Amino acid sequence: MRKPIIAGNWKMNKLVAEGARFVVDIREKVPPNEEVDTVVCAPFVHIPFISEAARAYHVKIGAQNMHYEESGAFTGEVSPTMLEDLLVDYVIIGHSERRQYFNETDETVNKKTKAAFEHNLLPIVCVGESLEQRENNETVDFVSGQVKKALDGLSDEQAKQVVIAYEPIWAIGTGKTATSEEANEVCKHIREVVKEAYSEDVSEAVRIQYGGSVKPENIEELLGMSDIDGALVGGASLKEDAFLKLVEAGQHVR
Ligand SMILES: O=C(CO)COP(=O)(O)O
Repeated sequence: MRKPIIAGNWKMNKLVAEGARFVVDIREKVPPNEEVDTVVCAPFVHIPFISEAARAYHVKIGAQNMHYEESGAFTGEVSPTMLEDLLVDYVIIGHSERRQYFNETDETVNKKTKAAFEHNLLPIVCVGESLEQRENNETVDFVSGQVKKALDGLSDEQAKQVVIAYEPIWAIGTGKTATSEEANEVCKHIREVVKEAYSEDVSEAVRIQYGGSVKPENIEELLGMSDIDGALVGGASLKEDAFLKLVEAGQHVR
């Protein structure tokens, strides 16, 4: 059985004191890691504070991006070594907003995914089609290509630990959710792609999240689907009570 993983992506929100307060407020209510992985993906400036606040609790810490090099002349960037140093557990890679606004490509996504494993970070690799691609029936081909390129060159052991977040771009922040059937269909294809590239064993281990207007009202239905193992959540992860409801749904899903 794959362990559910609920990850909040705060994006560019909250001041440092607000972020720390959020973690302090939720940390005693977060269920044990044996039942569900609960991850808070915060802007870099929050990380030292929330990492400290989460220590010895079941809240895992995630970053929203990183560079693939360990150090060097890359003004404004943060390295995997720096995240490892702050005991970060997860890192979101290839979010559609980074692909769209910050020149993230399949190639850099692949480099970052590999770099994550070299630094004890688990990658949450984001894939997803635009509305135009969906309307042109290109979803499966496009998303399959993104997955293949992102995972290229990983060992079986690494591939098993990757978290893939399927986030249709048209459902992000729009209030439009893919129906659970639509979401599951693509997640199933993603698992097939992993099976072809690796093995059944790997594909059965890899966790696939859905993301795009996930909220307490729709999480149970989404998590009830055969190939959806969790959620990557933007807006609804910013409020303590909503986030805890999502985590609770993850705890009780199977
Ligand atoms: O992009 C997302 C999470 O990474 C989804 O954002 P929303 O949950 O706000 O639609």
